[in-house]
Amino acid sequence: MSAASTMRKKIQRSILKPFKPVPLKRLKKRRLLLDRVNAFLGRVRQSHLSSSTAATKELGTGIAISLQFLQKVRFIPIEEKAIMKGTKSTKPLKQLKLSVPAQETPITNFLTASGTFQDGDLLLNQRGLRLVSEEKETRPADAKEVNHQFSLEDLETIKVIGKGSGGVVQLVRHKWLGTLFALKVIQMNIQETVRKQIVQELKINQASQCPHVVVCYHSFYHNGVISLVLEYMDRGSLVDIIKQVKTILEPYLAVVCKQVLMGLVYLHHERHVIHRDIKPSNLLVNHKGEVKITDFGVSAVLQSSMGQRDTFVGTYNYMSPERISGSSYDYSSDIWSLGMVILECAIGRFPYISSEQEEGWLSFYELLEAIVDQPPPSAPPDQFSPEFCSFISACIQKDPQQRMSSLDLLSHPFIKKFEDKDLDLGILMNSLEPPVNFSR
Ligand SMILES: Nc1ncnc2c1ncn2[C@@H]1O[C@H](COP(=O)(O)OP(=O)(O)OP(=O)(O)O)[C@@H](O)[C@H]1O
Repeated sequence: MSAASTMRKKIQRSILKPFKPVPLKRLKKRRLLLDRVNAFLGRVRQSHLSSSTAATKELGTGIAISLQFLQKVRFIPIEEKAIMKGTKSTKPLKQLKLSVPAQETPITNFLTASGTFQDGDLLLNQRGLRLVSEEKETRPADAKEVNHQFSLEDLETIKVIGKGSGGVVQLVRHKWLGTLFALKVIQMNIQETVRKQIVQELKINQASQCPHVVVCYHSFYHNGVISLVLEYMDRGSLVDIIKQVKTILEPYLAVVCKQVLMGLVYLHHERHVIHRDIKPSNLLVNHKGEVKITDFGVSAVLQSSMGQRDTFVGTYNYMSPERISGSSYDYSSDIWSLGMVILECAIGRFPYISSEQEEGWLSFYELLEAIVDQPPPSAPPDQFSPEFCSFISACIQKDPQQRMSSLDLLSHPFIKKFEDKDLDLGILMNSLEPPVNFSR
């Protein structure tokens, strides 16, 4: 069997199977969407694709897909059954992920003679992290090393608490101080784009001074592994909360929202960063009822260059229409994602469902199609207050310019409504099972 026909079969099995025969009009629409998605993903793949050889092949269903694009981009339909059209499932829609194949850059390219990982002004080794440019301004010229008293050897692992596309997250304890941390361990033999994202994450974390952004206390590089010592958020993420409570009531949602907005105001207005991956698993909570934004693995400093802003690796569920369709985007893209997260927490399910079959989840393409072409989801006015409905529609607008900024949303009537009610999110958090049980 030729490579092309194997690939064709593979594609049909993994991607096209979920579709029932669809009317021609819809197919045409879907083709248009695919073209736009291809254009967008093509930019992601820009540095890896050789455009001259990209072949387009007509597949059985009449959908034209760039074969070369599909060979290089791997779709991961987790629990495909649950997302197949017409399949009824009570399970939430799993993250629809797309991974870009590794374009590995030897780690030695970034190592100095002494084994220090260097990327621009960032230096990282067993002793910790240094930003050279900042040192020039703040440190005397003869000061060579930072005296880090914190060492990875002082940490003992309690258990693994999470796994993401970048690596594993462990709960660790400082042997002498007894302090708990979340240790995120990232292998560095990874593709260039991801490496850049990690460096970005380190720089932002290092400089973060916002109570609504997870603190990165220390970072180390040793033998191809980057370790981030993060503030431990002992109630996990919003995913863990939703699993237990199914829905979050409006007053508590307002408290959650306000804190996330404060984090976004910091990122957007002070750090000039688009987070680009606001989703429930990146909003962490602790027993004090604090909500903090984490994971800047895919965020980037807003720069004029389009190429810089289009290196995305992650889930598409919360991604704004302009990003999916490959248009330029800005901070308001995070506002769309926030609106989607908050609406999901309120209604207890991912806001997009198949229009043809109320309870059926959408396939990957149907979801993209729905986000780009359908009217945006909204909060049902018979179940929610006018303030909440208005807040959601101030976030989930197809036209980015119609979305309110993080700063303006902080004064939205929905946030203001509960401000003087003195609601303690900590009480709600402590009434729930913590995601990780450990003996102290
Ligand atoms: N600082 C932390 N405190 C407590 N738990 C954390 C912390 N950071 C991460 N976690 C847990 O570990 C999980 C994995 O985190 P990670 O950032 O590696 O991936 P993710 O955001 O879930 O997925 P992806 O990498 O695809 O974006 C999180 O969902 C969360 O439950």
